Amino acid sequence: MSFSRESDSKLKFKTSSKLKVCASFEAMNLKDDLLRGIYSYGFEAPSAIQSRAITQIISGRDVIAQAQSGTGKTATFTIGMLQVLDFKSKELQSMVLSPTRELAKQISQVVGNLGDYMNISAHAVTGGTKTMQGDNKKLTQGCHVVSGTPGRVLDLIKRRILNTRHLKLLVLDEADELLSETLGFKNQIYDIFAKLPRSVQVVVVSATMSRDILEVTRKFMNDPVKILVKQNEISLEGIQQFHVNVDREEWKFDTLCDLYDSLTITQCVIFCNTKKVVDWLSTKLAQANFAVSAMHGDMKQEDRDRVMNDFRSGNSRVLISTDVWARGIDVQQVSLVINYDLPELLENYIHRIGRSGRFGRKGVAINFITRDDAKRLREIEAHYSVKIRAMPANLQDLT
Ligand SMILES: Nc1ncnc2c1ncn2[C@@H]1O[C@H](COP(=O)(O)OP(=O)(O)OP(=O)(O)O)[C@@H](O)[C@H]1O
Repeated sequence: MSFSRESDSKLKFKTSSKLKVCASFEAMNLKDDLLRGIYSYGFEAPSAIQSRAITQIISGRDVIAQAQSGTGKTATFTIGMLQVLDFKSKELQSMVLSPTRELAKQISQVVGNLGDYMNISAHAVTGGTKTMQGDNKKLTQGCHVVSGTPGRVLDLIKRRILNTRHLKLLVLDEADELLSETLGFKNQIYDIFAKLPRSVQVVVVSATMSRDILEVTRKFMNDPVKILVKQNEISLEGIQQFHVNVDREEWKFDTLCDLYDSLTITQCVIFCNTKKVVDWLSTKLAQANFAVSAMHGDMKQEDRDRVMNDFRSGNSRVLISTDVWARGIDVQQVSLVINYDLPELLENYIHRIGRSGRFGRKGVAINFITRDDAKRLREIEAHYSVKIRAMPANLQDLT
């Protein structure tokens, strides 16, 4: 991985110069019980973003941390956060916001795992449950870290169930999505900010960070340390990207059926642009006797949870979803991503394909291209400086 350099004068926002790089977790001067948690979780050495950003977070500065998908950004802010928590207090000290319930739960799990030897109390607050009794109980018992989706967090703050008075650290994961004009979280984020102590340290994290978003961060960040990646370096070399010309929409289904044997070698995620297509495609595949599962935002939360559990445990191997699955979800066995539909947002292309190739593993991404998609494919290639070649016949050897 390489980072944008200070010498790149064309960039308005540049990676901060002279950042300390820690080659090992020991070199970060972490608490013993935190180090123990890191090693027993299976980590040996820090990734590039971890070796640069963790000590910056610990120093108390605001931080903008961009790094390619699957390179360990969650552990970056989690380790930084765990190091600075005051475990003598039971007050809420850190909050992580992220765009989906599944991601918020996953982050809470990672915090719990890395903090396993620290007596950490972390709780996920997400929508989808009618009563807030569970949240109420957990939060009043004392909770150091909350990981949640913006709507539920704001609701709990307004109801005075979530007390932010002692909050020291706020993390915005998938920050560009949380702050985007179009997706509807931005106002909630601003409303949450208004209820936090003015001194709160802010860390923003994502694999994609547009100039507009960096501009927005100026409103609530104080002289942040910046670790950025140039646009043409965001794509991971370990993920091979291909296209299949399907010509017409109607021919996508047969193409997918032909590929089915390759999909089940490890695990695969198929992205569609609408919930309707997800439902239609999963029904049609099931009718043709292909085992698949499906998940989207209109499903009941208990069904979403069940599908996630099945997929995480490897019980289901092929998952069809919308962009609700595009960001952050970490299932290491996923080695193949199919864009049944090309994503509408350019950023989501890189997030979607990044569900494979986690932490240096190999991945393959296949894009179904109708005649109308050809231009869009070229846009993606140009934006990320990648060549998306025609799919080779030996696909099975690649995954
Ligand atoms: N230092 C490390 N050593 C080994 N594995 C690691 C290390 N850091 C993180 N991982 C693993 O790498 C995987 C990807 O990490 P993570 O989900 O934090 O990536 P990310 O950068 O947040 O990705 P995304 O952009 O998709 O959100 C996880 O399974 C995590 O446990």
